[in-house]
Amino acid sequence: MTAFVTNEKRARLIEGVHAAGREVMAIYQSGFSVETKADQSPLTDADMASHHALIAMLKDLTPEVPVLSEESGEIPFATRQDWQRYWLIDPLDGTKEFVNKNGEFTLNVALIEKGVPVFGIVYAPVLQTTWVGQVGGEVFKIAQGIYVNLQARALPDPETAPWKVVGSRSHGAEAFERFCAGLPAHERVSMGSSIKLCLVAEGQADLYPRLAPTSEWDTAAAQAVVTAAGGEVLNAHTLEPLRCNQQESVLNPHFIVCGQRDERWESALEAALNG
Ligand SMILES: Nc1ncnc2c1ncn2[C@@H]1O[C@H](COP(=O)(O)O)[C@@H](OP(=O)(O)O)[C@H]1O
Ligand SMILES: [Mg+2]
Repeated sequence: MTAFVTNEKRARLIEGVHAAGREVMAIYQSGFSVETKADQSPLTDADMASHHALIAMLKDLTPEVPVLSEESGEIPFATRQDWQRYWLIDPLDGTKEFVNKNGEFTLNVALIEKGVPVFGIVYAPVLQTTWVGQVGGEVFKIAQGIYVNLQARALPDPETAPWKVVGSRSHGAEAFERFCAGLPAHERVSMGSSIKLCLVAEGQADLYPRLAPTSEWDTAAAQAVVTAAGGEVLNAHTLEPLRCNQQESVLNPHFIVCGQRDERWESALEAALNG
């Protein structure tokens, strides 16, 4: 467990993320314009307001720790590769869902140590839910002010309890269908943003195959939550845990989130990757 995030620091981090969330909600409720970024993804004033609020909070709390944000602009790998510890943030994950006003967006803050997401906060302000996890330590959600400890669930017998498979609302539908075609009895749930990974951490979902592009800031905070809850976030090709800051590109490989490895879904994954 990282000794760096003390209980006092954790409380200040949660408060800081909630404060950034209040700025996001003010914009969500009052109206906003939408720009299109170079990669064709949307950007709103809320992304930038959250970015500035989170950076200021982290710089105040831990001035010595570098921060990489989706909205920072690129920081070359030559600079990042020596970082033993850094904050990795996605100020507004699920911007499409924000624009569509369905509430399925989050603010993500992760602490990375030697490439491993060791601590994460994922906050969904519309759902009034915060997921917090420290690998090897506590993992809980705060939903409407109530704290609940989290545990990923073991895969049930699909004949008696169909597996729950969660997929993106906006990306990668074809590969998701190929994967599901190889599974035993299951139910599908569509969801935006990092909430998908958090559902696996809660034991509300069994699998989240992501066979479409994402970046490290999309997944790191929720990966810490999933791992702390006993689940795994695995490279879909190697079935090794995802790592951050290993190369120039911040794109993730395709991955699968699960409570545990199991050959019954590994064969479906292989077929989906090769199909
Ligand atoms: N072509 C692409 N390249 C990299 N990341 C992509 C992408 N298309 C979508 N994403 C990532 O997928 C995230 C949304 O996933 P989902 O649709 O499952 O909610 C986006 O987060 P942002 O909203 O923070 O940009 C974005 O980072
Ligand atoms: Mg994102």
